[in-house]
Amino acid sequence: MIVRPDRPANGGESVGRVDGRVVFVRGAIPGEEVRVRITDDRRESFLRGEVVEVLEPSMHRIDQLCDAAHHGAGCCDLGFVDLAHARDLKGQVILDALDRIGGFSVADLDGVGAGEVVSLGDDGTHWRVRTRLGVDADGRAGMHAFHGSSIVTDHPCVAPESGMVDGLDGYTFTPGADVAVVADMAGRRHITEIAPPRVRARGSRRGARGRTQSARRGREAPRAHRVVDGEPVAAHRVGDRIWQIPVAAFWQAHRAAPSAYAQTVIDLLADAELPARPEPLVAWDLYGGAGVFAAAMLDARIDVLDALGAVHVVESDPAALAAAEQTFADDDRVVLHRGEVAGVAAGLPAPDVVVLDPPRTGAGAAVIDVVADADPAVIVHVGCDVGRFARDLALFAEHGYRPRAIRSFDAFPLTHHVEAIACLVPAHRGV
Ligand SMILES: C[S@@+](CC[C@H](N)C(=O)[O-])C[C@H]1O[C@@H](n2cnc3c(N)ncnc32)[C@H](O)[C@@H]1O
Repeated sequence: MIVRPDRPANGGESVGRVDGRVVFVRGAIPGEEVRVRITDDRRESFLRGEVVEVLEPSMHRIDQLCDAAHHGAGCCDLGFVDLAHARDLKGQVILDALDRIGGFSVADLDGVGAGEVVSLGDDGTHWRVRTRLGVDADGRAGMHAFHGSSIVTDHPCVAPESGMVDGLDGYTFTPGADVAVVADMAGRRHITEIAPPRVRARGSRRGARGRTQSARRGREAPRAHRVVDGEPVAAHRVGDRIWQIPVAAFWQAHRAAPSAYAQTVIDLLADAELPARPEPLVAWDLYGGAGVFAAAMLDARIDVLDALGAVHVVESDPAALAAAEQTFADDDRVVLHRGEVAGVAAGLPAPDVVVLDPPRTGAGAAVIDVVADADPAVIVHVGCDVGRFARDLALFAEHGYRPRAIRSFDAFPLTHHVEAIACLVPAHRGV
């Protein structure tokens, strides 16, 4: 069918209407006229499709910059849109999510800065210092295809730092494994193979639900790691501190992201008004990873944090906490807690400041109830999924916390992903 989408959707598609029916189109830019092949018509209310021909191109359309995406990989899904326009589209997606999912009105967001997405200083290519590849049946590493489970080899993605994925075809990996590739702060490459997830016997008598649970447990079970090149840990610098992060553990993908986010957290806190109290301040760094935000708060030279006495870092990954332990070995103001945020946070000393940086799934109601019940004077919420970010902000709003500032970063250029950081303050305190 022929469609002229008129707005961007969260997830990189563009949205149009044909005969009153909504159509999500992959590979189109709002405003273009495109011929679309329908790929999913299972629902009454909307269709999904992908562009097979551009009939009237947007002035923002460029040749796909990523060879892997050009050959079907799911990586750089907006690599055919000029960078500045892609940022505008992501800004629109954020505003749209805050309206539709978050329930925030234009007046709520006046002066908050929600729709502006800032570049992290790259040209869209070679910004990534950490990447995960899949391995095909012949033991060759490559990007996962957008459709199906195949692996796109011979066509590298344009996001990894220059040289980071060169020569990988000289290695034979274990079919079905993941391969973590990292460029450390000195540009050295480290490769760790993560063994394939354990697959349990098919055809069990436990029914579909039992099989789904069993498959999930297989995916979540610990997987063996094998160092293929370099070291098992890679050094990354933020400010004056250096972290030794396991190659297969979490670290922000964009070279400039940890410093930019840490600085943003501090800038947002610098404007906060904390009620004066005699005891030292308490901060929580939830989903803290190796403690980058904890360090930023401790190292910040801002009046608001002058009296910071303790930062409680809560994190479930022991590898990230081991890195944090090394970094904060001589600093007894940092208290590390291993466990799930929902369970651990309720037992922590009452905070003045909470920073939370959940994974893509968002924080959710249980965690937000705990945070809001602890009554911090300021919350900084970091989100890497626009929809979940908007939903979490709505949950905070139910507890009386309103966004005072939102900063967004093009931390995953050429893709639809975007990072947003909100500063929330309690309307119930009249701040
Ligand atoms: C987006 S990362 C943020 C890490 C850190 N703030 C940083 O910037 O490096 C989310 C972190 O939350 C951890 N995590 C995920 N679910 C968790 C949970 N339920 N409880 C505690 N930590 C969790 C992950 O291991 C990961 O380190």
